[in-house]
Amino acid sequence: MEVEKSPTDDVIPAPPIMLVTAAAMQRSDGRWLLQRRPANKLHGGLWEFPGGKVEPGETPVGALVREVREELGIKLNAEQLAPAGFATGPSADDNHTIVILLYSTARWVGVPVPQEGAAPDWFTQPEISRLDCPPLDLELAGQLFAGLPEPAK
Ligand SMILES: Nc1nc2c([nH]c(=O)n2[C@@H]2O[C@H](COP(=O)(O)OP(=O)(O)OP(=O)(O)O)[C@@H](O)[C@H]2O)c(=O)[nH]1
Repeated sequence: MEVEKSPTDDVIPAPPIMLVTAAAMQRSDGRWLLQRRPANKLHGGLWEFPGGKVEPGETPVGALVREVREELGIKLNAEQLAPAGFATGPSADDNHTIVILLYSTARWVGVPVPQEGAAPDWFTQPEISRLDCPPLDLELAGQLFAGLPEPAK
């Protein structure tokens, strides 16, 4: 018997996947750390969760610990990172399909000292909703806050 083919059965060619990890770090006063991308980079001037690409041979958590140390001089604890969301979409340059994994944590060692030109700052949840963010970080923030209680007024 011939099974009727639906249009969604065809494999849609997509650019190769780039796996990226990001950290939602919440300080004891409830504020979250975001960093502003340098003006000369893709998404220059936009606010993103710290993190970066997973390199060959790394786990997502291993890459996140490395990236946050390289970008901000902060030591995350791999055991204290909880999955908090993911987002996917075409990269800004259209060369990749980005898959970005968000982990949340409230435990780390150090204070953020920018090492690579990005500018970190701490924000409340309502402040984050008014920031200009890259599209996938916007989606991640939505997922992160959807699972959390409303902030106190
Ligand atoms: N966080 C985030 N990254 C995105 C989005 N869209 C998109 O193409 N990217 C790309 O995903 C990659 C994230 O990796 P990264 O943070 O290590 O990249 P980077 O440009 O800071 O450093 P690099 O110099 O190593 O390329 C960047 O190439 C970034 O441009 C998005 O919506 N959010």
